[in-house]
Amino acid sequence: MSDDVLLSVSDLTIRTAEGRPLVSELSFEIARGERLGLIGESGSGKSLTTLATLGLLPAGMTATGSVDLDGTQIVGASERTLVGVRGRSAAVVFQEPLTALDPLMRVGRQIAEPLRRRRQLKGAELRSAVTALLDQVRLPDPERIARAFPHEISGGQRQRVALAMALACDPALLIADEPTTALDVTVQAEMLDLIDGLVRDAGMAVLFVSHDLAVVSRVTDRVLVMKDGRAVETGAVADVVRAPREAYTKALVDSARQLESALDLGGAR
Ligand SMILES: Nc1ncnc2c1ncn2[C@@H]1O[C@H](COP(=O)(O)OP(=O)(O)OP(=O)(O)O)[C@@H](O)[C@H]1O
Repeated sequence: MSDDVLLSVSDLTIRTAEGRPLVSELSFEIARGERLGLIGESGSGKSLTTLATLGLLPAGMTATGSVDLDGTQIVGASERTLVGVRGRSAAVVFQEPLTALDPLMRVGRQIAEPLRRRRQLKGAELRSAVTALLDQVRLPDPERIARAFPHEISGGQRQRVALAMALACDPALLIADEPTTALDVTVQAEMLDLIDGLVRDAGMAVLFVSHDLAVVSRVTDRVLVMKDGRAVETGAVADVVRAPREAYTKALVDSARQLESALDLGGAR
């Protein structure tokens, strides 16, 4: 694997406990700093693919093939190895921020946790790192947000907090699984701009999962289209939007919301 490849997935197959394949012989790569969108309809295997990348498959499911993340083989890795990789090599933001947040813990303490554990920060230094992260995800009044419990802030703010937690250890790869789907349209657009700006500034690679091509085209350079657990087509966002090769991709393009803006953005690249 060449040095600039950050994630190399090769022949990844994910099966249920009964042996039924849900993802089949999937292969793709993400270079350092590259932004790849994973699109496909509900049930096409996008989420399982991202979970396998971090060794987080649901109990009973098995993965075969190879997932090389930043030089570490994830398939078959021990929990100890996985803990060392998560957060540092790759961190994830899920659709529903409440899955990442502890309802009984103040937001500031939750963000502080990875900073304390991974970056050995404490005291005033830790507090100012937490505030800086909340500021980075453009949360107004970071000190107030840090003292709040998750239910005391809005859904959009919770998603920004989850993003701040993912960014805390400066991961090489940010995995975002439908991070804006649960948000209303305006908040969704702000969140996409935020992710776009932050990963560009940090030169961070992104694996961005969505069923919506218009959303993916705002944050990524290249897309991989999945259907029934298999890769159907891959290419530059602009090419796939303008000239989809497969009928399935064409249907996705046709149904993409805000297709005009997707084309405009694609043309700018
Ligand atoms: N824990 C599980 N047990 C059994 N089957 C599962 C489990 N999780 C997912 N699946 C099945 O695996 C397939 C792929 O699911 P996956 O969640 O990866 O799809 P997806 O493309 O991310 O869809 P969505 O956009 O709805 O999240 C689906 O058929 C789904 O029903």
